[in-house]
Amino acid sequence: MLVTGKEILVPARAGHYGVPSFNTNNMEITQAIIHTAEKLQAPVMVQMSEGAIKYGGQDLANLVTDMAQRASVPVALHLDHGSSYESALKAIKMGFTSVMIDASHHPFEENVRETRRVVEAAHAMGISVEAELGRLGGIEEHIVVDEKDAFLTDPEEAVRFVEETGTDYLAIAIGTSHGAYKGKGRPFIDHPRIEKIASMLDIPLVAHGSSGVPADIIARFRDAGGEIGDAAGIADEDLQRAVQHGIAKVNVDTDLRLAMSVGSREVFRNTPKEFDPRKWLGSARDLMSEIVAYKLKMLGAAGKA
Ligand SMILES: O=C(COP(=O)(O)O)N(O)CCCCO
Ligand code: NA
Ligand SMILES: [Zn+2]
Repeated sequence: MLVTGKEILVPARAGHYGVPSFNTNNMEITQAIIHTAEKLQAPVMVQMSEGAIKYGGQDLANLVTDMAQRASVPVALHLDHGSSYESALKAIKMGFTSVMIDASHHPFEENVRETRRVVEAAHAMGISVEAELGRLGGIEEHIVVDEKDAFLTDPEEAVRFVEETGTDYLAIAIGTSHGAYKGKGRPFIDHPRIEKIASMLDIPLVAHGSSGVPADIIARFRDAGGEIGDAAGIADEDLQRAVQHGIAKVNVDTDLRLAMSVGSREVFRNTPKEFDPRKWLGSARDLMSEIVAYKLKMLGAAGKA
């Protein structure tokens, strides 16, 4: 069933499990997400960035909301990294049930103003809101403490931000970063900071940049002709600890991008004569489904629908 983000994330925080929010750009990614969540009887979030909206538009939004409505588990359609009030409202008109307003690059007061505007409009229409405070960015070990503070979410500020905006859930900067290169080796995750913020806020917390960038997928990507540098992602243990302490939504895009690329590239490499798109799109869908299943189990969402 199609539900709001709040209906999925409030139980997740209370139940100390994480719900992955996967980005989609087409039918096969959306099927891998929703069909696998149904198989594992897990709640799940499907998210579209503004780039995905440009790429797939109302066609893609309708595909997601129709599949969500027919699903046997709770599914929300979430706007990822909405950049303005207008973008958030447009997404709501397109059928989204959860919207992020990402004004975290603005000074605090402007972030509050922009976020509060979206919260008032979205709540008037029964839609949930995600906001962000702090600067996402890989924290290299060598970074000195005060620089880390400049990046990471300040607990006291977070309390004030939530009080002044009314956001339903909050994306916090805790050491993760977007993409396949999250830092040399195991990225630094500031668990004490997560735990402090969670002790002061009872709304669901969101971790962006949470792809694991698994070594076996990276190896297969290279073996099938892909080129990628020294890629690293967030360790499962770090995510499992974070969801025990207040993180409820876990954003994953890179892992599905890599899986879709590996699934397709292996078909091109193994069967160069093949030109039935269902062969490589189907192979991609299968590998993405494996990744989705792994995440749902690893984060504890399996069986929670
Ligand atoms: O936080 C994330 C996902 O982060 P990751 O790149 O670790 O999958 N997102 O918001 C997805 C869009 C960012 C570009 O991929
Ligand atoms: Na988001
Ligand atoms: Zn993000």
